[in-house]
Amino acid sequence: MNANSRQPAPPVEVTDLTCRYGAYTAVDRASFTVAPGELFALLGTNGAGKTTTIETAIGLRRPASGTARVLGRDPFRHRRELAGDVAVIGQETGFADDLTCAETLRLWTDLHRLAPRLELLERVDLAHRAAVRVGALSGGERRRLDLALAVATAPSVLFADEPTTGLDPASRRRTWGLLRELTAQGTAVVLTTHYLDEAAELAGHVAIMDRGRIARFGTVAEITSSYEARITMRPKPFDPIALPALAGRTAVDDGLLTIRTTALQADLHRLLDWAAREGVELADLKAGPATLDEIFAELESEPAPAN
Ligand SMILES: Nc1ncnc2c1ncn2[C@@H]1O[C@H](COP(=O)(O)OP(=O)(O)OP(=O)(O)O)[C@@H](O)[C@H]1O
Repeated sequence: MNANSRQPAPPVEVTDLTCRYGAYTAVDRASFTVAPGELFALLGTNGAGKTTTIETAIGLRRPASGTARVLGRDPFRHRRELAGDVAVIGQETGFADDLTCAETLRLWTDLHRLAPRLELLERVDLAHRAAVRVGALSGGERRRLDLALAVATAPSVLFADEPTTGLDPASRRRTWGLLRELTAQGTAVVLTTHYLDEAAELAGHVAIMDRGRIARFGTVAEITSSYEARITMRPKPFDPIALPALAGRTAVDDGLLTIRTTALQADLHRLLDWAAREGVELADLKAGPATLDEIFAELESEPAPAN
């Protein structure tokens, strides 16, 4: 027997996926695989194609070409069969709008023959909304209820479309804790997010989508280290001529000095030595890897790739 034939299919396998709305290509030959217990993050600017990718992977759309496989099956053809193993945050879950949050959670655990888990409402900051109808929830509250339902059943695969958008920092951290709990139990998670810190905190691998394509793939550290780091400050007093020799490129805009460098530590050292020596105050000093906004801006400034 071929050893490969005993390998279970990956929870999520997207290969050369292309999706179109009419003549418009929203996803262009995207490929990625997610292993059990892995959290994979899809990042990208607005309209990059993240939601379309997720909607195709959960079987709401048929690809124009390429494939999406979930637990080895075609999600468009086998959506019903997959429903028990796949949870989704951020889409209509099909629950009645007139059930309360507590009733929905109880019905969900009953359907799965599980003990009631009403404490989960507290863990997603919905304890105070337990008696409120699902139809009256905000988008963010709705996503948190979806998360509570997912945690209750620990599905094989979870698709989470922007689960933390609009949450305050404490709620975001609690959501991260629950997502980590799921991956620790073996759930494969595909997460879309606008936050690089969220991807850095949670994801093994990250794909940055730009105009339908996966433009960058790797760990967050791999991706950010392929861009120049930034040092910004407002030196007081400031005489650009007096700056020490630096490895990076300097630019000044309205008194803000920006240095883009591949030698962050060495350049920072030189600047701090210079400031101490010359008695210069480095107001608003910031130093670190490129931010997601900066990476997006650089990607967007690249010409559209040829077909
Ligand atoms: N039903 C539709 N009909 C036509 N075009 C659509 C449709 N849905 C999405 N699009 C377009 O396809 C592209 C990809 O959209 P998609 O929602 O997948 O992006 P996204 O990365 O999820 O964006 P966001 O971060 O804003 O949610 C966008 O240009 C969008 O305008």
